[in-house]
Amino acid sequence: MPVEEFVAGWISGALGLVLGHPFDTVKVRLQTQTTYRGIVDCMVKIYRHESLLGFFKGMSFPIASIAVVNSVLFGVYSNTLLLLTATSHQERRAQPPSYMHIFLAGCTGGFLQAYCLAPFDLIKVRLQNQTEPVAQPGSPPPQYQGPVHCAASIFREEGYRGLFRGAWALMLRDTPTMGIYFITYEGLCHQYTPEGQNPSSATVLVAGGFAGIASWVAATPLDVIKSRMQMDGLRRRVYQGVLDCMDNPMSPLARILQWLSSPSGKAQTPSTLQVPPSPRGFVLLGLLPGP
Ligand SMILES: CN(C)C(=N)NCCC[C@H](N)C(=O)O
Repeated sequence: MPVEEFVAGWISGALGLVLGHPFDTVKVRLQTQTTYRGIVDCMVKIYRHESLLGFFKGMSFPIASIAVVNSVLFGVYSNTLLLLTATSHQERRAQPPSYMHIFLAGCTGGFLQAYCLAPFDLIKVRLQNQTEPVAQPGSPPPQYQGPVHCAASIFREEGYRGLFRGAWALMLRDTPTMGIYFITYEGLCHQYTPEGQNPSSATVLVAGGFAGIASWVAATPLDVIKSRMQMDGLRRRVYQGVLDCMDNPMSPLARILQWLSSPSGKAQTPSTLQVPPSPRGFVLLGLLPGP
């Protein structure tokens, strides 16, 4: 990839991040904290207690890493397509790859991108969740005094693996949804571009926008799990893993699994059913170690 493309990608990615970060902060707070009644309440409270700067907490590491993370995504996507279809980037206009190949290449890009993104995303989420006003003289300092301090604290307290907390949920989120992203993008570009020509800037813009919407609609449930797991373990561990975090003890699935894993093997009526705090009935599936 030429240096100019890398720098252009960095600048455009960083610009998108600055515009989107305030909304991302509200999203992360609503996903992980129970004090807000909704989007507007959350925005008002952040503004009142933390000023405008509160919306931009945790933004520096994503800006610093966006170029590398995007290079991994697009580099892996392009090279996987090359492997699957044996056509170079230039040849692809004349011989478009199948949607199955585009999906598989997108999934591979999303999977590897998530691995690079995981530590940066963890630090972002931890900093976004600090509700202390930014730089108030006299007030107690927040737990993390910046991204480097946050990374060092996690490493000291939880080791190298601590920096990858929530990484599985992130990979589960990004693997299929980046496949969805590329399929939507390529499909729309193909639909609105005359045969043999390159898509216009307007087509690229609209296709990118719709691809982003489609992929985020699919990504949001696992995004909630990811954020909760990233915030887990600050004081004590609540979740044993992705499935445990997804599991709602009152859901029909949890009740069936609890019934299956009850020691006597006997059915319990729903009214007497006690769902243990952890690992909540997934033992029999062999997905988590037993208690
Ligand atoms: C549709 N999906 C899941 C994605 N576009 N994934 C990559 C997002 C990376 C971004 N900094 C974020 O986590 O917000």
